[in-house]
Amino acid sequence: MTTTTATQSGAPGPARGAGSGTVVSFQNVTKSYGQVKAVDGLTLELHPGETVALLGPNGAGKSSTLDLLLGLRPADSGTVSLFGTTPREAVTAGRVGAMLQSGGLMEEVTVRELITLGCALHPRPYPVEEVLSRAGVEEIAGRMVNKLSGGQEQRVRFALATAGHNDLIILDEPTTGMDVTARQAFWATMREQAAQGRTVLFATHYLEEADAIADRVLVLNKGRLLADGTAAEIKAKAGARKVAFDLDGEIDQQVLRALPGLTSFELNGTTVRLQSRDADATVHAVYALGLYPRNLEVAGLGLEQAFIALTEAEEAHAS
Ligand SMILES: Nc1ncnc2c1ncn2[C@@H]1O[C@H](COP(=O)(O)OP(=O)(O)OP(=O)(O)O)[C@@H](O)[C@H]1O
Repeated sequence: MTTTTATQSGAPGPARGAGSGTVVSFQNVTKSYGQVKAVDGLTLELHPGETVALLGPNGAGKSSTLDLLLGLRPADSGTVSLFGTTPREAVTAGRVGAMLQSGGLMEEVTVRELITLGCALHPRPYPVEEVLSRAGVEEIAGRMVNKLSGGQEQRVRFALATAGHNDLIILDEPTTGMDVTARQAFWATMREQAAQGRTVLFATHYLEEADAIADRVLVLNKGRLLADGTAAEIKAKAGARKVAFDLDGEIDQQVLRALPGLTSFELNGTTVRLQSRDADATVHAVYALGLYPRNLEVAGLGLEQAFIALTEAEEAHAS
C-alpha cells in the first residue's frame, strides 16, 4: 500500500494543539449502565503526538471510554474535554477521526462514493484519491460496500477515519480482521500521522501491537485505570519475572510450589516454568533445597504476561 502524507498533499498539517497543550482530558469520569460501572472515576490526559494503546480484558470499559471521548454518550459525572472544548465541538470542528467497532457502513454505495462523502463532510478533507491510496482500497474503490470482506471493511473504516486533517485519531480494535500486510501498512500510516503531531489512541487486544507501536500504554480493568506508562514501565510494574529450568531425578512438586515469590508454577516432564515476584529469592531457594537446576533462564515478562499479572492481581485484591 502506498501512503501519502498531509505534507505531500500540500494541505495544512494538524491545526491547533499540536506540539503543546492537552488533547484529551478526563477528570474523574464515571459512566454506569444500570448496576455496571463501565467507567469508574477515570482521570487521564493525552498530549499532542502521543500514540497511546488502551488495553483491558473484555468488558474493561475501553469502548465506553472511547464513546465518552467522542461525545457519543454523556458521562454520569466528571468532565471530558478535547482540545479544551466539549467532545461534540471538537468532533464538529473536524479535529477528531474515529474508527469504531460499532455502527455499520452505508451499504448501497461503492467504496469510492462512501469515501467521497466522508471527504465532503470533513471541514479539512484530503483529496479522495489520497484517502483511497492511504487505506489501500484503490483496487476495490468500485466495489459495493455490502460486498466487502471483514478486513476490507476495516480498511474502509480506516479510510473514513483519515478522510481529513484530524488532530486526534481514535481507533477501536482497528486491525481486527486485517491480514498481516494490511496490518503493517496500517501501522506505518499511523506512525506517519503521529510523526506529524497527531495524537493516536487505539484500543486493542493485540498486545504485541501495543508493545511495538504505542509510546504509552493505559491498562483499564473494571472501568478503572490500573497502569499508565511506557510498555517497559508496565512490564516493570507487573514486577514478576519468568524462571525456567530442568531438574534431574525425582521432583517434589509440593516443595517447589512452596518456593518464595511464586505467582505461577508449571511442571512439564523435567522442566519447571514459573513466574516469581522475586526471581532472585526463588532461584536461591531452589539451590538451598540442594537441587541443581540446569538450563536456568530468568527473563522479564512480555507485555501480555505483565497485563495478565496486573489484572489478576487487581482481581485478587478486589475479592
Ligand atoms: N449499552 C450498554 N448497556 C449496558 N451495558 C453496557 C453497554 N455498553 C457497555 N456495557 C457494559 O459496560 C462494561 C464495559 O463495556 P465496554 O464495551 O466498554 O468494554 P470493552 O473494554 O470495550 O470490552 P471488549 O474488549 O469486550 O470490547 C461491560 O460490562 C458491558 O457489558
